Amino acid sequence: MSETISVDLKGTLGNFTLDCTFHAPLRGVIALYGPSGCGKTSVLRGIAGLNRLSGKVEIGSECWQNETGFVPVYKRPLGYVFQEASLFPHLSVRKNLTFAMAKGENNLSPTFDEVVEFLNIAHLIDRAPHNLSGGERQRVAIGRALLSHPKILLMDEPISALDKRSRDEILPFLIGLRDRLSMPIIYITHDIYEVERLADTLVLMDSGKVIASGSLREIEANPDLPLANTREAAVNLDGYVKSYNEHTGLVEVDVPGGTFIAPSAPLVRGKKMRIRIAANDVSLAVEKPLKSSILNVMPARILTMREQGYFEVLVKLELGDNGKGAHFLSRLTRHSWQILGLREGMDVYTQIKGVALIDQQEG
Ligand SMILES: Nc1ncnc2c1ncn2[C@@H]1O[C@H](COP(=O)(O)OP(=O)(O)OP(=O)(O)O)[C@@H](O)[C@H]1O
Repeated sequence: MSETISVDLKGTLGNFTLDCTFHAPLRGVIALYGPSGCGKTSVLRGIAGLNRLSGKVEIGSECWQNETGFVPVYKRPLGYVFQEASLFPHLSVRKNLTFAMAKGENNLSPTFDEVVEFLNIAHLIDRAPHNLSGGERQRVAIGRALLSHPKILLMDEPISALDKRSRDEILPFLIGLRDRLSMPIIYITHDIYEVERLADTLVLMDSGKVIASGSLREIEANPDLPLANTREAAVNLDGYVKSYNEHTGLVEVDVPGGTFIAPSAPLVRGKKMRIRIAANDVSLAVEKPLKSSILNVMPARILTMREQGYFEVLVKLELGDNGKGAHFLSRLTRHSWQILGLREGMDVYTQIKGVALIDQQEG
């Protein structure tokens, strides 16, 4: 069975031209990310069959449309979650959920009780939608989408209309959907914070086109893409807890090519964690710094350098010395690059001033 999603959709909407092609593994969160008006919603609606665009949509072994056929929206096994939860106002939470329940089972889909427990909505079950907070309404909307036994969830900025507190409350549920329920999700956002927490695959869009797609870490570490050219440029690496030291309060997290150390609450060995390394927090040294308060000092190789304006350079690095390590970025002054005699292919030491740990549900 094919484990990929292939999208190749073309069309015009008013004056807007869409020409969107990407392929991605059919697992985890595939984030469609790009500025407002670049065509994200149009693509998602095209995948659902809500917008009739020409081209191909294949979800694993199922073909939803191609040159010769078009499966109508109601026959596509998908759950759609909109920016604003669209619940039936006259029905209780329970009835909103049961209304959507599909007959039969598919092995990805959780049961009613599992959905209620997972989304922590048991205490809301007899309420009317207008008595719920925005975050609670959105959790019910996600529950409703899950109970239709979808093969995939399509989410259009599901938390962007919520306040920060509700957003932070709902993000762990979305991480849980991805990790605990193994439900593939195509997720639209224009917020890099959500991308960093949720995405496994990133599809970058601009002006109706896909400008790059691939794993989150590959796309973030590519100095030629627009993400790397922002002040917030960072790379998120997935790793596992190697050890936790309760005397120092420090956790060690293994990623390909190295082990990062960071202060943390206690964590169990083997837990999946994501590590965020901001380009601005990575400095380089040609010799191993012997005494430093910086916890993470690691060997790495310079892969490429790109000039950024006149005074700065962006350096792509590979962690470790076996050629198989994770890639990440460092932003330096051009002055430092020159004075240290740095060059592509050179082995250096990286000093990483701070790493952020992003909790992942699994493990
Ligand atoms: N039915 C339509 N008729 C005419 N123009 C449309 C239609 N649907 C979308 N558009 C236009 O297509 C462009 C892309 O819109 P779309 O909603 O897909 O972008 P988006 O990236 O999802 O934006 P946002 O992040 O602001 O929601 C916009 O210029 C929009 O005005």
